[in-house]
Amino acid sequence: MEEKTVVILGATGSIGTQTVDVIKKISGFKVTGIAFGKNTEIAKKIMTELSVENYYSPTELGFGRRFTSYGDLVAYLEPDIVVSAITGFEGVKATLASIPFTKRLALATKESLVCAGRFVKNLCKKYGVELIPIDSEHSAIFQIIENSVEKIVLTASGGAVRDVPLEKLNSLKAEQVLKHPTWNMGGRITVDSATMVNKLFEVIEANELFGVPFENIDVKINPSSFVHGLVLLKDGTIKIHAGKPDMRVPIAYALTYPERRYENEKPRIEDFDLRLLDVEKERYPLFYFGLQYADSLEHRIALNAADEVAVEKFLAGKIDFKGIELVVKRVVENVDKDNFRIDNIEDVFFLDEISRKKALEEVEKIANS
Ligand SMILES: NC(=O)C1=CN([C@@H]2O[C@H](COP(=O)(O)OP(=O)(O)OC[C@H]3O[C@@H](n4cnc5c(N)ncnc54)[C@H](OP(=O)(O)O)[C@@H]3O)[C@@H](O)[C@H]2O)C=CC1
Ligand SMILES: CC(=O)[C@@H](O)[C@H](O)COP(=O)(O)O
Ligand SMILES: [Mn+2]
Repeated sequence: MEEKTVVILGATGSIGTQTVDVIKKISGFKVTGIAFGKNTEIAKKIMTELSVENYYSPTELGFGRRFTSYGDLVAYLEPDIVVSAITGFEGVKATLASIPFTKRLALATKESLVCAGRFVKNLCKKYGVELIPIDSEHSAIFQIIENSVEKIVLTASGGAVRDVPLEKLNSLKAEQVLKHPTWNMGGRITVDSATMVNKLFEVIEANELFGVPFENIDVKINPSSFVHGLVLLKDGTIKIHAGKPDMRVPIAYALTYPERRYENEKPRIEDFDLRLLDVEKERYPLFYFGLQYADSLEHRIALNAADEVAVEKFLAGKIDFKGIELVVKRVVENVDKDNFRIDNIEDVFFLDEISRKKALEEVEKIANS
């Protein structure tokens, strides 16, 4: 069987390195290029171990062939698969730049669908590119969905704050919020799991991927993250996708689909935790705040930008946990949808930029108050 070529965008991150793990374990895939940021040691290790010549990074490695952009790297290599796993709006840019030059987009960067869903889908349609989700809940729904859907349920762990007394939430610091109860992930998404902005993004991602109306997308907390998603059909059938939380499984599925070739340890059915709990309004205000704007692309772009800036400043110790909520709400409520509509991708980039500037101003006000 001919090997499928793969470019990993974000190769040095949590998803990227687990993609490398998977490709080492299952035959039939050859990594021909990677993109990364500043983790040169991890990049060098990957390129040496997998004999990868080509890379894009803002950082010079001193060996291999460096390309000047994501687009140039992917256009030159024309891989069968692009694994898109760069965080934040940078990941949106990388995703959009890569689509015209590949056959399958294995998408982890959910910000792409939050900030540019219709543009990503139009590009995939124009170039005949398969869009396969890596995000664990969306991989789950992708594997079990069929016609006659009544509703879908995405699960959440509740993040690091799920058991913290409400009165202690606001003053939480980074090290406490980074202790995710069930997954080991990058910084931003781990904080987003604690505020449940991640789950807000995932509701939007599910709407973009599967076309299920927002009112038919529920979210429940499954404390063990065993249950990844459920589909309720019109005949009353409930289909559940579950398994031990391990991102290598959805990554492998996005690579091998429609086959299932990855093998993993088998959990004991008795260990399954099937509890589905409600999402507390008081504990996760940003989740409910953001849901109001889920169908407004302008507000989604501003929310992602504000959250990205606020989380970065929270992790740097400049604002406390409550500060994230304040920054996001002030920026999003400032969006003037009547006078600014997204017509093209340049508008997306522009709104992201001005939203970041506003978020930085709000961070300064909060930090100095
Ligand atoms: N981790 C997980 O389990 C899951 C992640 N996702 C999504 O996947 C994406 C990646 O998440 P995760 O792997 O956790 O993130 P990480 O922070 O672990 O990794 C981010 C990757 O992006 C690279 N990167 C960051 N900025 C730049 C830049 N300016 N130019 C080039 N590369 C850059 C980093 O490079 P470097 O480190 O070298 O600077 C790194 O390789 C996110 O959108 C997240 O929401 C979705 C579901 C689960
Ligand atoms: C592993 C994965 O898919 C993450 O998006 C995960 O869902 C984050 O954890 P939460 O469910 O707590 O947001
Ligand atoms: Mn997820």
